[in-house]
Amino acid sequence: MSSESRNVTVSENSAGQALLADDNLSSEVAIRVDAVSKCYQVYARPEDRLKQSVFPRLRRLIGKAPRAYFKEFWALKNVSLEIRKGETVGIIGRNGSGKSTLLQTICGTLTPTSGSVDVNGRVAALLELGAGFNPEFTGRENVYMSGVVLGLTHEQVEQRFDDIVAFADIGDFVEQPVKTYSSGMYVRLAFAVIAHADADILVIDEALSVGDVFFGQKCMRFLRKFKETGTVIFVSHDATAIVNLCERAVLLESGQLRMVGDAKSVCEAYHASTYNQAVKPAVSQRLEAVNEPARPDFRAERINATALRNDIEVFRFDPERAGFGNGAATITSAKLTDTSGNPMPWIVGGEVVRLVVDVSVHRALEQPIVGFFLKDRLGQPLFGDNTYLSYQHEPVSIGAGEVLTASFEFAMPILPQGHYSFDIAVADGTYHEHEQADWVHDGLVVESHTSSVSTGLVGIPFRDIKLDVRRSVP
Ligand SMILES: Nc1ncnc2c1ncn2[C@@H]1O[C@H](COP(=O)(O)OP(=O)(O)OP(=O)(O)O)[C@@H](O)[C@H]1O
Repeated sequence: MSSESRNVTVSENSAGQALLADDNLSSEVAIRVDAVSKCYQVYARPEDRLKQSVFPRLRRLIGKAPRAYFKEFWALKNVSLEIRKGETVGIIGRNGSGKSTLLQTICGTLTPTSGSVDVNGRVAALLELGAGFNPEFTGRENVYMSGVVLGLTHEQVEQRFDDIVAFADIGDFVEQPVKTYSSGMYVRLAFAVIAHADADILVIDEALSVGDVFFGQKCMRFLRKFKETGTVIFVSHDATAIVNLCERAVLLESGQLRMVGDAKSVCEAYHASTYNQAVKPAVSQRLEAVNEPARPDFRAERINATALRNDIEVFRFDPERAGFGNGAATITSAKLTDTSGNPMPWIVGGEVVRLVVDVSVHRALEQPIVGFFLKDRLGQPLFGDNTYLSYQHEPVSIGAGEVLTASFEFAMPILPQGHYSFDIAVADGTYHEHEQADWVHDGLVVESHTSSVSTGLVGIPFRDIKLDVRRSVP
């Protein structure tokens, strides 16, 4: 859905009807929510709804005060918020705290009971699954319909149609009615449309990012690019996602705005509010200085004997994945092996592995650098490295038609559950001045199925953890 420069002020008249009025918005402000409240009428039984539509009128006719057959439920209470152009703002809160209600009032699909919402720019929103598309229409017809609803002309949709379908990557399904789509395909097409709508403001509910790992990464790349110039509102239960993507965040609790501030502080407040009492350090941990080479977690044997062993599935390298480069070389293979070079379809977090990358060289490379980084589902780099430092004084040049193999040996961190992907690249030059020959996004994907790590981006092998008790002398 979209709206361009929508200014709606709502207040209640004596009959409880919404009144609309215009308002002005400074050019620097993308969205202003002013004292917005939303009240739902909640009926205990279906017949109460019928009674409410008949009896109050009858009682008024005979001059008696009407009684209500519903209870009021305030999903938003007096929420005020200003989002400046170009900001990325996260909205966080528990289930039922009012996040969707607030988004819907911003997108104009829900009228507030009182207060005003002013929007300066074209909004494209990915909210409820099922909203926006007509299930009986084909993907193609829905692309045209929603493109036009988003403010594009028929000709503009026509020009962008192939790009939209390529982005969604749903193949011939685009000619099928969307009621035959899986939820993943539905979201892919819906996201592809909003990604091509020239919106000024994107409103995204992260719970909807149900696509596969490649699509998730594609959306994250798009979102990060869009963020450079556009305004984004991002809703999530996941504080890591909010801190990673947003500069500011808003914490909602029971329909009320509890806090607005930098994303990190707001997420810390959200964490604190999800515990009954503030979390205080309960154990005293002493970590000794690291002066020995890395060795496995001293608890690994115990953890690995349980269902919490960090089993990581390794998928096949896909050379066809999106990427870029000047074509001087092509990354033809990447695999994870053990230290003897045997390919590993599964690895265990904490163990020493090798990432082996093969590169076919088409034009001579004077000073090749091969590098990689591992990203989480948000596209956030977790770690990575390259061959530059090891070879800067003795570069290994390579001629056209030859094959270069790079190998990185490292202890795989313990990964929280989820999908991760390796970006792999080969360049020619120095650390500061080089040209990318080939860069493959998400070339190698791994999935962590089970994990003992639930907080933090990765777990690292621990050498020692102690509890010290100083008993008080009576
Ligand atoms: N049409 C409705 N009638 C009555 N109550 C409603 C209606 N829509 C939402 N609510 C209630 O309003 C409250 C806020 O709902 P909302 O969907 O905005 O929460 P949320 O923070 O988005 O939750 P979640 O994280 O579960 O999506 C909830 O208690 C919900 O039950």
